[in-house]
Amino acid sequence: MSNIVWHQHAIDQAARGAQKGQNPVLLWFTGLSGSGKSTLAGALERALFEYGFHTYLLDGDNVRHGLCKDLGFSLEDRDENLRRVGEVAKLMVDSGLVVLSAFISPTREERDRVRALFPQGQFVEVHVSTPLSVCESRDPKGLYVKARNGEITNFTGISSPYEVPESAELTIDTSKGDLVTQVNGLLAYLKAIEVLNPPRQIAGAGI
Ligand SMILES: Nc1ncnc2c1ncn2[C@@H]1O[C@H](COP(=O)(O)OS(=O)(=O)O)[C@@H](OP(=O)(O)O)[C@H]1O
Ligand SMILES: Nc1ncnc2c1ncn2[C@@H]1O[C@H](COP(=O)(O)OP(=O)(O)O)[C@@H](O)[C@H]1O
Repeated sequence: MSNIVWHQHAIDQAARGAQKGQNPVLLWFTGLSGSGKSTLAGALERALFEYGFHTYLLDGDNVRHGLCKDLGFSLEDRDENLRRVGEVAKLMVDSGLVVLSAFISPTREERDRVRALFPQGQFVEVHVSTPLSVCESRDPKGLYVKARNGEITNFTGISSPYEVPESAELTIDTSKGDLVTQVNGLLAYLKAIEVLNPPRQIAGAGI
């Protein structure tokens, strides 16, 4: 590493964001399998996209088909999965995007390591706090049944730990309320932290 020198480019993050009329940010959705991370992040991205934001959604299931296809679900592999995703998200934020990510990200240390890559305020942790009992009753992929049967080992919440965030910026339990209200709450938060820059009204968007 000692022979590698950081190259400062002429076009920086602020210039890339300004060109897109937004302040780049990373919205990090964390929670149990089946808690609603992908659904919430997907619905928020759709809303943001329709209102003209430049966005990208990184999703655990998808990233594990390519960038992280060599990794499993041991604690070491999850660490490496999230290290790579954090670095990719940083590059995307640097390119001026509003980035959303949906990963279980089960430990505080892993999430705080990603947070530390960003300046204060640019990493927004969204804890999707839907209780395990609800996630297990939803079981959209049949994974909880397999985990209970012992067909899947190291399954988060059953045979592998999930550490509840202690200082997430936002907490959403998808077993309460409806998706539209939850997305509007997220949009209101983005308005409050001035992601849209310069601020402007978009009819019907609540921002
Ligand atoms: N053992 C085990 N534990 C947890 N999850 C499992 C496991 N095996 C497969 N899956 C499926 O993988 C998805 C989670 O991948 P992530 O990359 O988000 O996990 S992690 O952040 O590295 O812990 C997760 O997707 P979501 O249900 O969308 O969370 C599962 O579908
Ligand atoms: N906001 C929500 N309100 C009600 N049910 C939801 C909501 N989000 C997700 N669900 C239900 O939970 C299931 C799992 O959601 P998903 O987004 O795939 O979770 P995750 O990405 O955390 O595994 C979905 O199939 C859907 O039935």
